[in-house]
Amino acid sequence: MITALDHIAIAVPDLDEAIKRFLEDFGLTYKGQEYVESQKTATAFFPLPETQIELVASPDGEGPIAKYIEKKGGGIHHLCFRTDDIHADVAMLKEKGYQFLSDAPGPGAHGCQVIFIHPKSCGGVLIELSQPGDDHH
Ligand SMILES: CC[C@@H](C(=O)O)C(=O)SCCNC(=O)CCNC(=O)[C@H](O)C(C)(C)COP(=O)(O)OP(=O)(O)OC[C@H]1O[C@@H](n2cnc3c(N)ncnc32)[C@H](O)[C@@H]1OP(=O)(O)O
Ligand SMILES: [Co+2]
Repeated sequence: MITALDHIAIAVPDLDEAIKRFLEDFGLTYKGQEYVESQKTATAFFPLPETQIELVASPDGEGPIAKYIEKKGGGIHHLCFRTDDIHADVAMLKEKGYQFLSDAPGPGAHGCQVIFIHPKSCGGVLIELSQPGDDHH
């Protein structure tokens, strides 16, 4: 079951500059950075009541964010729904015809298991499903 809008991700060419903007200009609370090797993506999270803004960058110029930045320069990249049973939701959505970008969920930020639906099968929006790990608070 989908339980929350977990985050909205913005692809940024310069992570430190974008962190400064949300921290200093907008005064948001900064939760910290994490590099997710499996996605070749650096993340920075800013929790807001009920959801978070996730900055995603490509420090090595590799992975999906590098291609997105190259083409678009940056922008709103994906929406992420939190789920309490990712395997059941993937099966349910596959049954309805949604095309997933991998066969099974893999590691995301904060020890979550994540999987993506292709934007072509979802009205042009990249959707991530994320199930928190056991150590999530
Ligand atoms: C850090 C962990 C995790 C977390 O815990 O939160 C993350 O958030 S990881 C974030 C980075 N990881 C991903 O995005 C993984 C899933 N994405 C992909 O596999 C690819 O980016 C993609 C969606 C399959 C696109 O890759 P590719 O096909 O190689 O790129 P193209 O540029 O050729 O795009 C094809 C087509 O899709 C459109 N597109 C691409 N990105 C997006 C997007 N973010 N939102 C909407 N649409 C997108 C693109 O415009 C192309 O369309 P056409 O031009 O009409 O063909
Ligand atoms: Co994400």
